[in-house]
Amino acid sequence: MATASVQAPNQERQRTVQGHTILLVDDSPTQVKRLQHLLSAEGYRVLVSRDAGEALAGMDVTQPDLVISDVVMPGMDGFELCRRIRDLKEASQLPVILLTHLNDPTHVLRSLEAGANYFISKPYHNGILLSRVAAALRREGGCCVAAQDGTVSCNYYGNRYAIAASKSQIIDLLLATYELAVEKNQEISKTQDALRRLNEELETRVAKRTAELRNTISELRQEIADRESAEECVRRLNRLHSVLSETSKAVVHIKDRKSLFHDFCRIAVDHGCFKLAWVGLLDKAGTMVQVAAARGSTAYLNGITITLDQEPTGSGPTASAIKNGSFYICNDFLNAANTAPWHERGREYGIRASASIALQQEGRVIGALTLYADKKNYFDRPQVELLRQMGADISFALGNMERDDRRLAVERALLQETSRRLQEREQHAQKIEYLAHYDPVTKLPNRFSLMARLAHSLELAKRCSNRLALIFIDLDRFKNINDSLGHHVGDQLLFQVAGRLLESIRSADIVARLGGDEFVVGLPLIRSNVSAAHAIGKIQHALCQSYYVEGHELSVTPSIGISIFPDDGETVQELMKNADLAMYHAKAGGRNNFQFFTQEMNQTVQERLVLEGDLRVAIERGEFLLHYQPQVEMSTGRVVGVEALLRWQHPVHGLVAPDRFIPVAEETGMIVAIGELALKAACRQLASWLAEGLPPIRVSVNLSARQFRQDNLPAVLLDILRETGIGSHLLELEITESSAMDNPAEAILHLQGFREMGVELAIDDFGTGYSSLSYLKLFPVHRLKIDRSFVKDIDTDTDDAEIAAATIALAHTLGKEVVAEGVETEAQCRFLQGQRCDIVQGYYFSRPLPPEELVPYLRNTPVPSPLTRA
Ligand SMILES: Nc1nc2c(ncn2[C@@H]2O[C@H](COP(=O)(O)O[C@H]3[C@@H](O)[C@H](n4cnc5c(=O)[nH]c(N)nc54)O[C@@H]3COP(=O)(O)O)[C@@H](O)[C@H]2O)c(=O)[nH]1
Repeated sequence: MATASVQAPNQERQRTVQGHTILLVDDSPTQVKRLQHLLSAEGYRVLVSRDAGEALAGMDVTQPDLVISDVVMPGMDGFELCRRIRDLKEASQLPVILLTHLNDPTHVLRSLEAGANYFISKPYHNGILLSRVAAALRREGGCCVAAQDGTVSCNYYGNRYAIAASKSQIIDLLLATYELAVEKNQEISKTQDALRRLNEELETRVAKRTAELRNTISELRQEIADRESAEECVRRLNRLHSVLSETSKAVVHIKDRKSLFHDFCRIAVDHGCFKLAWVGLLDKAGTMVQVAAARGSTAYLNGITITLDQEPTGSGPTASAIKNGSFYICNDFLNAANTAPWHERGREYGIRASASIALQQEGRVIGALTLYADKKNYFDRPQVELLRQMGADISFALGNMERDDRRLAVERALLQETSRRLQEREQHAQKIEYLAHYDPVTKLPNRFSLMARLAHSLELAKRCSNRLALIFIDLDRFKNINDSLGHHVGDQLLFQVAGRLLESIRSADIVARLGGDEFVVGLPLIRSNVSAAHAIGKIQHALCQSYYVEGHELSVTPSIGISIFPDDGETVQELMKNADLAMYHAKAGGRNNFQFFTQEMNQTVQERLVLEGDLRVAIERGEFLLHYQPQVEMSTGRVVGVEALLRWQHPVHGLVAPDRFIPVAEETGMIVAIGELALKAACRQLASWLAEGLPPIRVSVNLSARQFRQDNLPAVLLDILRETGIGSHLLELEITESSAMDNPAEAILHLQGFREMGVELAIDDFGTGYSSLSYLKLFPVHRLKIDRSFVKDIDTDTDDAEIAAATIALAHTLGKEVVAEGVETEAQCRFLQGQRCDIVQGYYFSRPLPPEELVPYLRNTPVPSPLTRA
């Protein structure tokens, strides 16, 4: 076979499409559509005929350049059409391509027989079909051309083949090839059929499975819905139980209607999850429902009107429940006709269903409880049951409350009556009690009460070894006032006397009226008989002032008798009797005076009062003077100081020793003025000695406890130092150990202040008190003065000797000097010297001397022998 060159199919087609018309003959619209689309896209004009006869009849009109026809068609088939075209005069050369299925090899033979130019098996390849179309339009006899020498030249996709085989060989080969192709095609068809069947089966299965899945899904959906509904049901039931349990509790413990309604609404909303719950009560006229309590979306109720008339506002759920005395359920709130007046606000607040239950109190409908839910059809049977139960609970509680109220009212009335009677009885009893213990005229305790109180005070006095003074007071000539001005004036006078007595005494004291014009005052806790005398002085003074009663100026004087426990009696009766006796003595002695029960006591107290009076005068007149006792330094025998000791030059009694008047001055407070006088006098004296040319010595001045505590003492001291001009180091202040230890912390502060002024300090009477060592070391003093009671027997009593020795050692350890006072003998002096005592003072060296004698003493007296030897 000869080889032929073939042009590229695309270029080849390009040349042939211009102006060519192709007639498609096929009864299958699908095949036509596909081919038409393929050929039009290549630029061919495509005509279509569904029927071979019709195509043949219109051939002279359509004048196609090429016919492509299906083989199997109703009526005329493709072979017949091809045969008839070949019989046409003008179109006998018209190229015809037949499309056949590769399922029957006879189709090839019949195509050749009918004169078809090409046959193309279905399904065809687009490229092959277009290439055949182009070849047919160029009127080529296919890819094969018969040569002159009888061979066939075949141009197959650019390669030329020269085939010398005979036609029969070629047709045999064609048939063999076709058979093979048919066989393959049949296999493919079978495979396709099998595939289709499998596909169909698969589709059936998928459809079945899909249907099954759809069923399952819908079942699952149903199950979920069922479960959700069951869960919602459980939730609601739980809420119901919670509501019921809470309402039961509320019914038990709530005692008033307001709280009950509020609590039920609260429980419904908080535990029942209702949107809103409210209690409406009928007004007095029974025509309107008024909100009594609400919880939840309470704004829904703002300005709401619910009536019980025939108006639309009178036929809603609440009104209906009240009217029928039962309950009313509205499960479609927004669409129900009778809720029309509230549709708008219902929509605004998300209300979809409501339920109301009438509230009854002892069989009378008083209002309704209404609950709102945010779901349509919310109120099912259990909810309604809940509502009914809540209504029943409220009604039950209201009934109880009413009964309780009635019972309480009765009880209250009874209680009030009982309490009034009790009060009356108590007031009566108090009055009796008062009259039993108090005097109605003066309001003071009476005799009975007095005896009881005195017994108690006496008991305490005995237990604490205290004294107790009993003062009997009788008003002089009171009888005259009573007789002349009447009892009512006398009573008022007695009342005023009682007031003055109360003002004159301390709170712990006792005042009572015995009867008539007799009063008794009891003074527990008195320190001395003199203290009693002072109290009496105050009483006398108070009672002697004028009284004003009903326009009369009256004056009375008291006659007073005093008895003192333990001196004048051991019992209250004894003390009363003796005070009474003393009072008679006072009256007998000329009235307006007082008498102690015993004569000695009278004398002592009188003397004491005289002394106090004299002391006052002495301060005014300056009757005090100072004596000075030298203080000798043991190491040198030199007089290093003097102690200023106070004396009182009494105009009658001569020189009075301080022991006699200083305690009185202390008690009365006069010591402050006296002490200041002494301080000034001592400093002035020293200034005068210094001025006379005496060598500087220290002057010691005693400070009393009261003086030491005086806040202005530092200022007084500064004034004196400034006035006298003496160096502060030349002044020594002596405070007793007991006044330092009375309040050690305060004492330290005071001493510190003096020390800062440069004044020297000494603790006097050391050893007689109870100095705490811890405080002692904190006291900023320069010296300790061993009390003379320890010095007295220092050379004979080992205890005293040891105390003195220990005191000296202790003082030295603390960096302080020691002054021994009351040194009377050489032996005492030697002992103290042996113990390294720093300074000595006593009669052995000199008695306290008046200032004029001290100067010669200082100038002329030799150093005593023990000290010279030292
Ligand atoms: N607050 C004030 N108290 C003062 C003042 N002046 C004195 N007093 C206190 O009075 C108490 C008695 O004093 P007085 O009678 O003067 O006795 C003093 C000495 O005379 C006495 N003394 C001195 N040496 C001896 C002696 O050898 N033997 C002996 N039997 N007595 C002697 O001791 C008194 C001094 O005591 P004291 O003050 O403790 O150093 C007396 O407690 C004075 O404190 C005053 O101005 N203010």
